Amino acid sequence: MHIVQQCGFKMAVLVIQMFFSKWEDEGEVDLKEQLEQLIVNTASRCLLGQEIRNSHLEKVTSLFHDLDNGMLPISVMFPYLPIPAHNRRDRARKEIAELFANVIKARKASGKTEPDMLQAFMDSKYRSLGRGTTEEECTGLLIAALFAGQHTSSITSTWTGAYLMKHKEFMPAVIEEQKEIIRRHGSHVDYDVLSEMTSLHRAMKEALRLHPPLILLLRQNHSDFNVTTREGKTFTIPKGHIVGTSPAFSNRLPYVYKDPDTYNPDRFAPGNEEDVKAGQFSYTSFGGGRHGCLGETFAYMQVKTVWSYLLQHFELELTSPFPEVDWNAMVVGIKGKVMVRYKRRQLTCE
Ligand code: HEM
Repeated sequence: MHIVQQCGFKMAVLVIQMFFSKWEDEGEVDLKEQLEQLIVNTASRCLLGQEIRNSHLEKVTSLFHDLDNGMLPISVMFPYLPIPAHNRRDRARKEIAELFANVIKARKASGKTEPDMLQAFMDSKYRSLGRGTTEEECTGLLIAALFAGQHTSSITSTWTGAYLMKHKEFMPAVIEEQKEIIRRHGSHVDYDVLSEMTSLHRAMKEALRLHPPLILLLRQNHSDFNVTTREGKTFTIPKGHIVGTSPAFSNRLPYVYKDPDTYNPDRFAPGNEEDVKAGQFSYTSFGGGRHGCLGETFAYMQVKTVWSYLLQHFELELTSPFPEVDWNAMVVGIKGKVMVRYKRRQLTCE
């Protein structure tokens, strides 16, 4: 998976550079809309493989749009309700499956391998069944990965920036860090360079603590088990029951996080580490356990690359009011536009 991350990383940097090269020297943009577009570009280019990105990207992007719009709150209860949005979704799913199946067949026939996520799925095997994945399963996995990382990452990039622009007291540390990165590595960015951006990492982690895009995580209980509360009360959860937890709630528990509604990236700084001190599952924006987020590292890499680039190349100012949460969306996002005035600059290490 490391090679996939490195390859995806190089591609992500390229896409980000190209995307922002289209911005003028100064202007005003809806940052939310811009970052949505950018994340679709990076995610689809990094994850789907070169055949799709060279020849079918536009088609796939439009089909994904139909899949996306077919996932409504009502779809959770009635996934097969015959409504136009579901019909379009099902047609798109069939077309994508055909397209991916052809790509997979052609790649297998060519005997070539590529360092991308598609290849990782094609090469993977079920330990329990002793067989490889089918074309249909690879398609499902690719769609799942793209969906899992699309809105979650674009919403998180917008919150990360909005909080940094609002809470200017945390900006100097992040900017100084970028200057230090330039001093040490010039314009070169890779996975290890990103790992040195610890202030930016904390800024993103804190935005994500306050605004986890997935607010209800469900598990079906396979055997009876007991849960004891902090107050010492024990509940038995019977086998077969569905249990839910909400990161939006647990990320703001006052006995885990001091002043939980306050934006303070330093709560994760060495010596503080409120989440670590409070113990396992104190920070649940990426879920946890066996089915915790598979894309956490990729998400940090992607969002930090975007913000490292923005901070090094632009002065930014929030011109619309601080964004509000859109609780109506399946993946909880941001209401309305997030207008930002920008001016090109080149940060230097002096
Ligand atoms: C900031 C960005 C992201 C957030 C906040 C996030 C959050 C989550 C959460 C909370 C879960 C657990 C869901 C549950 O327990 O039911 C999850 C699962 C998952 N995520 Fe992410 N995710 C993000 C980005 C990504 C990316 C970029 C990818 C792929 C490249 C990805 C792939 C997955 C997959 C495949 C699962 C399912 C894991 C399983 O069921 O075993 N995620 N994510």
